[in-house]
Amino acid sequence: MFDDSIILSVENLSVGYEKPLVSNLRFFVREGDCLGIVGPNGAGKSTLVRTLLGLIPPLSGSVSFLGEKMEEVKPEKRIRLGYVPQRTTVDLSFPVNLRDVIYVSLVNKLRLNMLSSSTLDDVIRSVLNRFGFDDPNTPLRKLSGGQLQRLLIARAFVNEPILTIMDEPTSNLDPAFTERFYEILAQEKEKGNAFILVSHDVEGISRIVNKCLTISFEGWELKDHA
Ligand SMILES: Nc1ncnc2c1ncn2[C@@H]1O[C@H](COP(=O)(O)OP(=O)(O)OP(=O)(O)O)[C@@H](O)[C@H]1O
Repeated sequence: MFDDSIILSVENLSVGYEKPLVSNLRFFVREGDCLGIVGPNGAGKSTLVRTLLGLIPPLSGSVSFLGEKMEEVKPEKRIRLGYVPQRTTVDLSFPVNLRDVIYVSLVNKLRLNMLSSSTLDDVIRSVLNRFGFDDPNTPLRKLSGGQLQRLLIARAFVNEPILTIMDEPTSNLDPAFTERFYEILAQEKEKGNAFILVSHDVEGISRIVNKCLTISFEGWELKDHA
């Protein structure tokens, strides 16, 4: 019988390009879980994350989200999966502001009638405030690298995802906002939302993760974290 506390289920998954980087991976992410993924440069962490999200096909095995195979997940359900990429190719000279960036993430929700246009501006302002921005009209080109990282996190959170997968989310954040970031994750975990965090900051994430997956060139190891 399907265990409905399971959000993400990974079965016998092998990921890579021609040859596997990680083989026969099995794990679950349940409500309120925070799974850390650590390992050396080039081991395959980002490749794994992109495969979990369905952006790269698995070499073998499967990934299921809320009981459905990732490739079959419908848009209404897919909205509940957030992603913060490691690097962004956003062209900062492009004439858009913070509001526009958040708005783009809400388009599907509006289209599916899961959000009313009368509350749109409040939703955008509220998520921007939570991530330390006062003015939604600030142009993107005025953001520093760390502020852009905060905006990408805000963009992932605006749809209130049940699972957010983040690839090195704190790499550009200053200590004060890193602290705030972990507080926000703790609040979200309390609500039952789950996270997957790829990070080189093993000590930093150790305060929030309850499971840790180590990927190396020799293989993988999954451990519970007290
Ligand atoms: N599109 C691609 N095609 C072929 N090989 C790739 C591609 N993207 C990454 N690789 C290779 O796959 C390997 C794993 O890369 P990946 O980015 O998953 O590592 P990582 O563990 O996330 O590293 P880092 O800690 O440096 O971010 C590397 O050898 C990389 O060169």
